[in-house]
Amino acid sequence: MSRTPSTPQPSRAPGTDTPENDSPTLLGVRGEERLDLSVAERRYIRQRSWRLLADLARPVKWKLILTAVLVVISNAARAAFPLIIAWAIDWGLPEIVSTLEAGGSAGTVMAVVGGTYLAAALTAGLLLGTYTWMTARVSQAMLLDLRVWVFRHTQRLSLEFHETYTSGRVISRQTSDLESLRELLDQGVSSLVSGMMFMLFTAASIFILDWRSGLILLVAFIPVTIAVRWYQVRSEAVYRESRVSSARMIVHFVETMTGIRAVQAFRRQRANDEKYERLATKYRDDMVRSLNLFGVLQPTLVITGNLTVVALLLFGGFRVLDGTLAVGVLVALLLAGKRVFQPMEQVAMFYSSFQSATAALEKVSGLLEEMPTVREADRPVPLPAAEGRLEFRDAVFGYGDGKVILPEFDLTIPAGQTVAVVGQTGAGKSTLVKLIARFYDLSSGSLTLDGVELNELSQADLRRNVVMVTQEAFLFSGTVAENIALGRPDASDAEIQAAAQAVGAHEFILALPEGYDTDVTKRGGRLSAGQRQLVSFARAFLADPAVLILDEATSSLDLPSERLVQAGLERLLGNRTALIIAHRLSTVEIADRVLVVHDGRVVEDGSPAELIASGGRFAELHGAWRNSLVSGDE
Ligand SMILES: Nc1ncnc2c1ncn2[C@@H]1O[C@H](COP(=O)(O)OP(=O)(O)OP(=O)(O)O)[C@@H](O)[C@H]1O
Repeated sequence: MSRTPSTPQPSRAPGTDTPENDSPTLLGVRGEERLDLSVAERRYIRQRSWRLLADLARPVKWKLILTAVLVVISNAARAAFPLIIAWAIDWGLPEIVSTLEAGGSAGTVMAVVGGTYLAAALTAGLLLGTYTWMTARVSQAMLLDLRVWVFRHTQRLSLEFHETYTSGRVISRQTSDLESLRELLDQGVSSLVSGMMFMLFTAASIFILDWRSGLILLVAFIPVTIAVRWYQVRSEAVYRESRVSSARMIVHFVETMTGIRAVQAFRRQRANDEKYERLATKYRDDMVRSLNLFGVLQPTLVITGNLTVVALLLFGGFRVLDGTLAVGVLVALLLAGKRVFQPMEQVAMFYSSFQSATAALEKVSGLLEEMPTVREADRPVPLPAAEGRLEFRDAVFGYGDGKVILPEFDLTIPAGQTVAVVGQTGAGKSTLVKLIARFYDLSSGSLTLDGVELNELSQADLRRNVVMVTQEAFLFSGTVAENIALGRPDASDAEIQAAAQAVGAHEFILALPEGYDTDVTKRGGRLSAGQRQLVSFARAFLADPAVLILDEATSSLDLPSERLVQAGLERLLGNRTALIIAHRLSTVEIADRVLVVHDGRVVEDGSPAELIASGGRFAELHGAWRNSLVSGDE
């Protein structure tokens, strides 16, 4: 069953359209690690979680209602057993005795009593089976929707979000949090609801049998309520802490494993071990605290349940001796009294998973409340094939609410120009080109491609017209051909090979164990940094954008591979608009124009020859490069 098309995709994030949305400090993931929430803040988060559940439940609303009806009927039937037994003893037995004494047959009475019991047992059993099956279907459908929703949403959040939220936290949302929700939805909810129903019906049956005994039950409920409330308040706080500590543990784990090269290069293993152990111990302590709480609750419930049965027996027993209470009623009261608190333990046990699922739901709903800062225009201006003229006007940019990185500037890059961007580290070169790829939006001012504001283009047109190749040259799992065709999945084999040939990647790809079909994750398919770079050039060549951005794409390569890459690079540039951030002289030399960036401003702008002649920063850099060439570094 594929439910993906019906995945809830509300036009809003949960919680963004409500009048109670008065907690901007908690919007999205901001309040995630806070343990000191005010009452209003707690309410805000709880409402957001409920709205998410409601969004998920909407597509399966009728199945949920049917399940609830089955739960009610099945538990009513279960709770009726003691009543039937009382009726069998107090009416059925005397009836059988008198019928037999009158010389008749007791078959009819036995059939009525036995039949009623059997009907109740069958109803309870069959409905229990049916609602368990339905619950599994409903919960799995809701989880599938949520899983897909979280993935789609997280993938669409802007870079700005991912840079601060870290992949470890995203992973813990998608794994441990969804796992807690699965546990709750699979078994927790049906056990909770069915346990509550059973208690309610059983308590009602006690009142029907004998209201005085019902009063004893009411008294017993006082300590039970106090104990449950005590547990509820404390475990809520502990669970909140345990979610935070488990997320920290996962974040550290993911960070260590994703940065394993740096970890080994800097011999960080011991320090990382210690930190991980500290975080894991904190998580263990939180879990132990929560189990201890349950260790207090459970005996309280068991003791109260047993004392209630004793009280019912004493109170009822004397009345049976007096003849004011029927034996069958006493037996039924004892049976019901013993059973009434049984679900309480189950309810309390599932309350733990309910707590952890609530905490998980709070975090997941926070993640879903986050909105991309870089958004697609409502009515995009079509630009299927751009020429590649770029223009910044009065442009200002700073990351998030932080300081201004690029103060007001104007810059025009005509279509087809190859521009090298140089400058000291931290000068703002990457920032400048990331704005052109629209990873971020300007704080103010305008940036246009062929006269159209970048934020008015559709994502599809933008990605077709502007392609950025970064230093890391990321390869996705799959074949070399699939990796080249990333920007144009419909490309034919011939087009893929032509692109590889154009950038000089064809020969080494053919030498791979399975040529273009080699899996890049397999041993034989592991590519060197230069080869990966060439694959990403082929990818960009095939995508054939009007504007190409190369962010330090050649800086980390050694000489032989750089020569290879350099040749591919020249063919890739062709006559499209290109911005190249380069630390290498060889790359700068192929540029028509050089921009020297310093403290977020373009301080020099001209052809390489002009800038060398003018004797400014570029001339200085150029001199240093020349010297390094002489000393054999390049
Ligand atoms: N994601 C970010 N969030 C906040 N500040 C950032 C972010 N990325 C860069 N910066 C800041 O912006 C400034 C410019 O950084 P940028 O990466 O553009 O420099 P660069 O010239 O490309 O440097 P390098 O040559 O070292 O890559 C730096 O002060 C940096 O600290």
